[in-house]
Amino acid sequence: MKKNTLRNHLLLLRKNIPYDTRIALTTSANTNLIEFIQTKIDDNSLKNIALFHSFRDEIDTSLTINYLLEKEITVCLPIIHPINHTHLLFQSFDKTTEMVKNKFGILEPKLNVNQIIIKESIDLIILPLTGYDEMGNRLGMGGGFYDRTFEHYPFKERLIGFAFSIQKVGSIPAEPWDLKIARIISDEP
Ligand SMILES: Nc1nc2c(c(=O)[nH]1)N(C=O)[C@@H](CNc1ccc(C(=O)N[C@@H](CCC(=O)O)C(=O)O)cc1)CN2
Ligand SMILES: Nc1ncnc2c1ncn2[C@@H]1O[C@H](COP(=O)(O)OP(=O)(O)OP(=O)(O)O)[C@@H](O)[C@H]1O
Repeated sequence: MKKNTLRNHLLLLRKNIPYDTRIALTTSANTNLIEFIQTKIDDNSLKNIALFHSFRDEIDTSLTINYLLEKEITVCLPIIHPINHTHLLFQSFDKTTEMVKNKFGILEPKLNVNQIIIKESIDLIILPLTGYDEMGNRLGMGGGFYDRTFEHYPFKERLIGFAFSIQKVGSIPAEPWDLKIARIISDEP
């Protein structure tokens, strides 16, 4: 199946999750993500974690974001690079951060150079996705933002996908530039 066809199919599948099921799956997935993060906190190696501010029918990350803020771990959110428009920057976020809509209508922290966190200093990067497979291939929104931003990233083991398990497919047609994720966290145990 072509990438765009597969993406549209998976977006529709995600959109059609009934409300009650969505709540249950979101709770399980966030619990799994928090447990995963806890195993890393125990060895004291976590300071900065990048998440994403969910939009449309993406799995809601706010339970995990709130947990991290309570634990005083720095939450970093992606912003579309103000100069290099095809790349992402990451900026710290808390309850006081002023948010603005980017060109896709996704809320992102208002640019503040003092709050930019360089990607090499981020200990875990939680990526949004529309589809994934067991080989670690990821299908995003089609913008190539994560692909480009992490193309030469030396710490690929820090890249973790976060999604509903219904977004899993047998295989994602991978192209040369596609970024692989080290693992996926979903509602499945
Ligand atoms: N929550 C969240 N934030 C994120 C991402 C994401 O996937 N999720 N991104 C991950 O990279 C970046 C934004 N990437 C995006 C790429 C395309 C579309 C989008 O809606 N595209 C249109 C079609 C393209 C167009 O506008 O011409 C569409 O699907 O209707 C949205 C976000 C940065 N922030
Ligand atoms: N490293 C790169 N260098 C140049 N172009 C790239 C690179 N990565 C991706 N692209 C371009 O970006 C476009 C979108 O790629 P793709 O459909 O794989 O995005 P995606 O992984 O779904 O999106 P995202 O990472 O934003 O969630 C492709 O047309 C591709 O040409």
